[in-house]
Amino acid sequence: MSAAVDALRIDELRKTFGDTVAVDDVDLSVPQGAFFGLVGPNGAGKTTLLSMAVGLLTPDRGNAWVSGAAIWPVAGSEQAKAALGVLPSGLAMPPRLTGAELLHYLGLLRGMRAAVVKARTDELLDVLDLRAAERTLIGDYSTGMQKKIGLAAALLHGPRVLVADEPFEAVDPVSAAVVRAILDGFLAAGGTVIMSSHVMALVEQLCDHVAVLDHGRVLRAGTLDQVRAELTLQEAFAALVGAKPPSRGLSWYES
Ligand SMILES: Nc1ncnc2c1ncn2[C@@H]1O[C@H](COP(=O)(O)OP(=O)(O)OP(=O)(O)O)[C@@H](O)[C@H]1O
Repeated sequence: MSAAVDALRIDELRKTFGDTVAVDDVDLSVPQGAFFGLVGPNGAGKTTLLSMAVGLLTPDRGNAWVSGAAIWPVAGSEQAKAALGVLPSGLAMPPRLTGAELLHYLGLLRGMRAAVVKARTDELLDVLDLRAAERTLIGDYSTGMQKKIGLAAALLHGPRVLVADEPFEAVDPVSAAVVRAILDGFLAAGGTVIMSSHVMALVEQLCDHVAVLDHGRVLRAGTLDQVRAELTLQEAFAALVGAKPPSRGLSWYES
């Protein structure tokens, strides 16, 4: 029954695209209350793994649970959907709605009372500094604004587990501090955050648990200290994935 105690548990999830094994029988456990960082080189399989973990992508095989509620093989149970907030990568949001309209419709689709949706929408727009863009269509949002309204959409229904693909990407420093404050409050209230990131310093600063993924496999996972093992996370990451600095620059810039 250990599935019931983990915020996210993944058992042997696998996904192939043609000849590419994007996720290679991955096992992963994220304890309740953790700030979990998923790191790995480009193409390591992070987005594919997280997409399967939240029910957005069908695995070839394997199981996943959110707070003990099955995501796979029982795709997207109501209990799992209620527990989960998702900020996916490559957000595809309705471009002809304003941010407030998006939150309004998402809230109603989730069965929330209109008054609660309105109050939370107002608070989210204020806190995320999107009030000035109240009449702006999402299609006209900047990349960072889209990320912020995506986070608002992920948190509107009060999930206990937030899965966020690069939540700080394209977000300005002031907004990044706001996002951090929101995540801190979410964690303090007993929530669990699972985020992917390429910024090792950020992961090292924020996360208490980390997994390093490469070629679809978990190379190391555990607490931050277990994973970095006396090194900086950047050094541990480079050692684990076997990264070498390029031996030369571009030939046409060399004298
Ligand atoms: N829809 C798809 N069709 C074909 N191949 C795919 C598809 N999605 C992902 N892949 C492949 O699966 C592998 C893992 O991709 P994925 O996007 O999960 O990596 P990632 O770790 O998120 O990368 P990045 O850090 O660059 O965002 C890559 O080889 C990628 O080309």
